[in-house]
Amino acid sequence: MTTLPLIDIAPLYQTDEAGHLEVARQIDAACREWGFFYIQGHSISAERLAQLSDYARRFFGQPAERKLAIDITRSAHHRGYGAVATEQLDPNEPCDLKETFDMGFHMSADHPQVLAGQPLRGPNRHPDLDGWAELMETHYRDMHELACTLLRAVTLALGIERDFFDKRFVEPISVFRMIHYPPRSTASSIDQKGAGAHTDYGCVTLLHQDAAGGLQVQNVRGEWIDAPPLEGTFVVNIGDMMARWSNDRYKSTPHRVISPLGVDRYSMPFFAEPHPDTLISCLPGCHTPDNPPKYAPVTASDYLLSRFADTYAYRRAEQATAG
Ligand SMILES: O=C(O)CCC(=O)C(=O)O
Ligand SMILES: [Fe+2]
Repeated sequence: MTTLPLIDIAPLYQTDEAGHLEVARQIDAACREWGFFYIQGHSISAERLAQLSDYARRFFGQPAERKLAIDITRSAHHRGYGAVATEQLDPNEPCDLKETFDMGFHMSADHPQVLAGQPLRGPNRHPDLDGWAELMETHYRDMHELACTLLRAVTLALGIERDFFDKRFVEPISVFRMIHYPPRSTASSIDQKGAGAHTDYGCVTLLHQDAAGGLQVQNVRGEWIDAPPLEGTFVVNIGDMMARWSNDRYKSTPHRVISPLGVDRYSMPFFAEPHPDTLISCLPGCHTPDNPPKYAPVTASDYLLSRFADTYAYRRAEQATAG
């Protein structure tokens, strides 16, 4: 059991407008109160998720040198494999006890934006596993569609044009990530977090977690509550860009992962983030004279790059050299 809301989004796939409005109302309430909720009735099949889990085990189960063939710290546009200790989500804690695979919107090496050296643009770097690239590219598109379906409901709640986010999520900088959390089993790792306390950077995150458990969410009283695995659901949470866009009407809530003892944990977040040039500035219905905009407008790519630099030691060093 959990106290986080569980929302059935199946009506968003029907034409009945009242159904859309009711789901929008529930999403709005969950985003204001928690910034976190579960969804069921979505479009991603159990078969797909099982297939992805199988590939995740195969990929992370390989020897380090195979995985490091696509080392993310050697990627200018942030794609590939991140070994344990690449990331430090909470600067006051040791590095996160996890390894990752990151992919994004694929742009070939000869695409004008890639040739122009635009940040975060470039080809995906897939491991050399049969069927992997096709599965991941298909899943990325399907997760993008799911995010757009949810964001369309959000427009109803916020009273903005229905295609507001569709227009801005063209050629997005969304990231699909696979994560493996090794068990906290040795004395040296007993207090190490799988993922330190953090908020997500993007608009909205859709997370599939396996049955191991360990995700925790901070409530308004600052207490950590469990967000346990619920079969067939995604955990959805608001990220900082959406908090900025909505002038904090929607909360970007701190969360963390306590790796289970003795078992591996696998999770797959999709971080939905718009086109890099999108200006994130306070939405029309989200400010009044008594509640003026709290955040200066910023482009999605500038915002994301500044947050990456805080999280990845290797990118901090790069920025210092470049700057
Ligand atoms: O693995 C999880 O359950 C959560 C991961 C997470 O919060 C993140 O990668 O931002
Ligand atoms: Fe997160």
